[in-house]
Amino acid sequence: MTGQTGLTIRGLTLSIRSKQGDKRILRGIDLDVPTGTVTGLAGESGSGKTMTGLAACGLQPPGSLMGGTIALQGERVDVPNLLALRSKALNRVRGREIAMVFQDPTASLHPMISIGGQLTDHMRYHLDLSKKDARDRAVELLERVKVPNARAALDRYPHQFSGGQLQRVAIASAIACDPGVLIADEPTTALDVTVQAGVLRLLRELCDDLGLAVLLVTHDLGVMSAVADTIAVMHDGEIVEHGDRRQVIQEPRSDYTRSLIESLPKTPPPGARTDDEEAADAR
Ligand SMILES: Nc1ncnc2c1ncn2[C@@H]1O[C@H](COP(=O)(O)OP(=O)(O)OP(=O)(O)O)[C@@H](O)[C@H]1O
Repeated sequence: MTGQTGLTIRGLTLSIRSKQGDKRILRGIDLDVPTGTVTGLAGESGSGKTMTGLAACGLQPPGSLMGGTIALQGERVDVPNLLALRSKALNRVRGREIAMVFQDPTASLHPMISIGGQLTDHMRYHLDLSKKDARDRAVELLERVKVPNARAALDRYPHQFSGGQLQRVAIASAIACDPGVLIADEPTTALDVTVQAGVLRLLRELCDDLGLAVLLVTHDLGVMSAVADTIAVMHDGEIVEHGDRRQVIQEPRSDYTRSLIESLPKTPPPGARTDDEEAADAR
């Protein structure tokens, strides 16, 4: 046991074998994603953020050589190292104890299966629910993620929803089996700016209400500053800094973080909290 619930990554290395030789992608990642917090993982394109998130779900590309440990601890789960699980055990954990939301919600949902079909299949597989109970829970989930007309939405297909609504459906599907850990990889990047803030707020609410350990992967430090409790900054397969959101944004310790912040646009990010809200929080 690591002594904390959530996701604990230690010394994670990942190389990809190819004809040209081994390419080192992750160079020894240490990262804590405690229950009830949003941990942001920031960094420029190619720094290894997505690969860290995928590895945490056991979804690394074929040919990956990995080292280190990925531990998962919660009320009903104690996995000292996900990397040591065989595929059957890994399948039981994935989708049940740890779930992922991707940038493009259409990639997580089958275009030809109704929303109800997708949500209930998933729950019946992992939770062994009857068809009716799974359907009732699917309605509750859609209400929880604020999809309007939840019961009617079950009979609709992905193309009948807007991008923002569809990302909410994908989030409902991710939390359907009550996982302890949620990995959200650029969950708002593909969405219209007008709906980004709502989706970020939803992730924050779910983290607080359900006690989720959320790893929020994004290249956008502005998005991070709106919702994350702590921010880890990645550069070239390593974490160069991890601290409280305020410290990382306002008093970065690494030169790399400072350069990322300097490249931020000066307009407030979607869902950013105002100075008044921050001050009220601090009181
Ligand atoms: N399937 C793969 N095979 C080989 N190399 C890969 C594969 N997927 C990603 N990489 C490489 O791994 C490195 C890290 O990629 P990763 O997608 O984790 O970066 P990222 O920080 O998430 O960037 P982005 O924000 O662009 O997604 C990059 O050099 C990328 O080219």
